[in-house]
Amino acid sequence: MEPSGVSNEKRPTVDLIKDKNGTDQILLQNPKGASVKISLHGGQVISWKTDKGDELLFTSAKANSKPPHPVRGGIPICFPQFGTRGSLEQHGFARNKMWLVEENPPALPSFDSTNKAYIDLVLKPSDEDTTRIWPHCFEFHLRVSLALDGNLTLISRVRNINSKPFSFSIAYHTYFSISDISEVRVEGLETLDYLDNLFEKERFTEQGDTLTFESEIDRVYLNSRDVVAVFDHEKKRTFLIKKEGLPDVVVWNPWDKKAKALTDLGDEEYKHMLCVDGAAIEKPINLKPDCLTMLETKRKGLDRAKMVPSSSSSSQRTSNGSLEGFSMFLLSLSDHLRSRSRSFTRQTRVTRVSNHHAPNTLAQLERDHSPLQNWTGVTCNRNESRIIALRLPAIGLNGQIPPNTISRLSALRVLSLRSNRLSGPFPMGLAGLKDLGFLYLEDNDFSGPLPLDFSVWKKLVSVDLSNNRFNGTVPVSLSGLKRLQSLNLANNSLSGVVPDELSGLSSLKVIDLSNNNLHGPLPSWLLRFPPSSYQGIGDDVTHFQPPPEPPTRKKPKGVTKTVFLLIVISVSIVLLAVLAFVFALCYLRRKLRIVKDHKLQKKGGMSPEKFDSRMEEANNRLSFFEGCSYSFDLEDLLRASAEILGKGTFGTTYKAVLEDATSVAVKRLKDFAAGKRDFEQQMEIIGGIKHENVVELKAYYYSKDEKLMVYDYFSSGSVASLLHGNRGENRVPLDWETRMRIAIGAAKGIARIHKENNGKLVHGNIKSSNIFLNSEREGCVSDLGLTAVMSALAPPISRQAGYRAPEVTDTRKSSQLSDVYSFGVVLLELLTGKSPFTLPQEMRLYIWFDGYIR
Ligand SMILES: O=P(O)(O)OC[C@H]1O[C@@H](O)[C@H](O)[C@@H](O)[C@@H]1O
Repeated sequence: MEPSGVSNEKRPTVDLIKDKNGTDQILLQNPKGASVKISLHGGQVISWKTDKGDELLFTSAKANSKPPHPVRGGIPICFPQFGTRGSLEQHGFARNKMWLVEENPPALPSFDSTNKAYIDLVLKPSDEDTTRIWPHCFEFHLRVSLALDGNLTLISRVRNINSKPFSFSIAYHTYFSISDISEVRVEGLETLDYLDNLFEKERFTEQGDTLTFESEIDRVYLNSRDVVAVFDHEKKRTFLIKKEGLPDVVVWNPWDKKAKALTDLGDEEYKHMLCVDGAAIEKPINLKPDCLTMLETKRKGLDRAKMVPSSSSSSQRTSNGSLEGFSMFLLSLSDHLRSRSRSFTRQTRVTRVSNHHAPNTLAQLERDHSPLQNWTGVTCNRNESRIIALRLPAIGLNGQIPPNTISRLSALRVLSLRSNRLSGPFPMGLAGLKDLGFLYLEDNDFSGPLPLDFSVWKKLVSVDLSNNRFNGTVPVSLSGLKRLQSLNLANNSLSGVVPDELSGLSSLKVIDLSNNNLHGPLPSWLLRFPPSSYQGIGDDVTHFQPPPEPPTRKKPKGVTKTVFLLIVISVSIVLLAVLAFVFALCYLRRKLRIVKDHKLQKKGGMSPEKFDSRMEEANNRLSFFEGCSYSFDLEDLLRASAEILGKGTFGTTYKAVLEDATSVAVKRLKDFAAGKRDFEQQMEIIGGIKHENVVELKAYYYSKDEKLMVYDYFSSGSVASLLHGNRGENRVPLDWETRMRIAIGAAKGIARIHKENNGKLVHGNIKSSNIFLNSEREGCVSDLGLTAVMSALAPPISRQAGYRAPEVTDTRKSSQLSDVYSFGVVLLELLTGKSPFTLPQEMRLYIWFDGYIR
């Protein structure tokens, strides 16, 4: 029987065509009119269109398609090397070579050719150049096939025709065409480890329950499951990637700066592309003589039915943000599924029979991902009888979770209700969700004690309950969660001690208990985690474990502590000398520029009248500084989903993600002392500093109850997190060059700050968590100038104690000299990799003396 919509006459077609450069291309068309174009140059798929003519792959308008340039777009095949992980050119040579159409490919018995348009290509090392750089005899057979339903499959078979084994890496570097990178999310990579090419291929663990994009990304996710999905909210399209034999997943988007540097990519084109696809990179594939390995990826582009409000669209939020609509939805959905499941019993039986004959066919993939699977926020099991994941982050839900709603979703494995305004006690209905593996309730307003008995959730892998108001003790029963890898209870009001029993959490890789009312002693098992995980706990700071040593700083055997100390002190003298030199240089440059600055001030500075009128106008509005490209207002900011980045001396800093996906850092000041006028004048001073090593203040807000400061958000985190953050067992410490760049950049930034306000501005809060990396990976200083408008400095909590000059601790008044002291501590921190609390007192005093001698 012909599938519906296909007339008897229509058959899949395969045609040889030529592009404008005369390069041979193959055009595949299925009977419904969907098409795929493959260039023999690179064996690269360069177009994949739906039967409605929509292009699913991105190709740059500036792509250079003349051999031997790889085409920027489509599906380049990176073989036999990925990136620069080897001696070959970036991404290997396969994408630059001419492939041949293969008349008699090796048999592929599992391939069902019914109604498929397909072509076989082959790459053999035909030229001397290739064999010289990669001396292995191989054949790369590629079958590209387009199915009736528009599925695109690439089957790669690499044969070793040599007498010696060889190994290779491979990646399909698929450029998916997307509406806007900020509208897209990727699922299927949660909790995985990844190698970050932006951080020298260091290994990190994905903490989010979904991957969204707000800056450059260049990662290799390791050992992912076989299906990864790219959701495009704007186009209402989902790409499903199903892979076999390819454990890793490449994710790449160059973002604006890198895009500008690429000659074959338009400046703005990065917004409309996302590279995601299967790969084998971390563990290259070993191929024995005369063996053939088969690697397969299938891609499907689905248009989605929208049934649940999208997390990124305010217009589709649940009414009034209440839980009414939400619970109605859940109830009707679970009823709907129950009735479906009855009819599915029959259907599943039929399915099983056909599966038996054709395992792993595209039909199976389709069943796995039918439209029900693609309701935003909802993922179902294979036969669509149960909901296994519910993700409704940041959609403005408030109030308590009504009973008998989520608890009915008894097959739930992932529950993410993070960044809403849910309140009330911990939802006890969750106790019935025995399969729960991932629980994300962070950034809500839950209160009361945590459940006593966590042992009901034996399958928990990741729990994030941070930024709520939970109180009571840390439940001992958590210790029974043998699969638990990540536990975040930070920023609650938990009290008591950290139970020693949690040492039994053998799989735990990440923990954060910071900013609670917990007290010491710190159990020894906790010390294997970075100090930030238990910041604010511990009444005995000597328990803090020093972070790993920098790479080249292995203490030679036999070197005594004193000698070691002397070495460190001498190096710090050198660094301080560098600092002094930089200060001197900046001072000289300042002298030279002073006239220019005066002119600028005249031109850009505000008259008192203008200043007043602007202040008047700015009542209850955000005041943006000149040149700021942000276009949100206070309401947008208050509506944004917020995540606490840290609680500091002067208040709490949040990451706010606005509805247009812009991320900003917002500082909410506490213990504010100055009046409105003083505050605004101070903001004008701070906001007037435009320097590559000073984090620019973009906007501020003043009202009786709320004082906010808005900055750019730095996704790579602070220098403190780079130095001490937990990055897995194989973490490589920050390299020396970056440490130097951080030090020099921060020094320049501080020197610039000290120039401001007639040379009187004090930073007042220099510490590694207030230094970030700018685009040149230089130190960039933040959180400045607040001492003038805040109440007298509070007694130091352990975090600030190490950075404050002795006289500041006593007088509670900071100065430019005390900034120099704090910066000296940062230098020592960069130099030793130790947090200031663990630095010997003698070292810190040395900086103090140095500060005064100068
Ligand atoms: O410009 P190319 O060679 O096509 O590579 C694009 C990108 O591909 C990514 O996979 C690499 O990790 C990046 O480093 C690289 O910039």
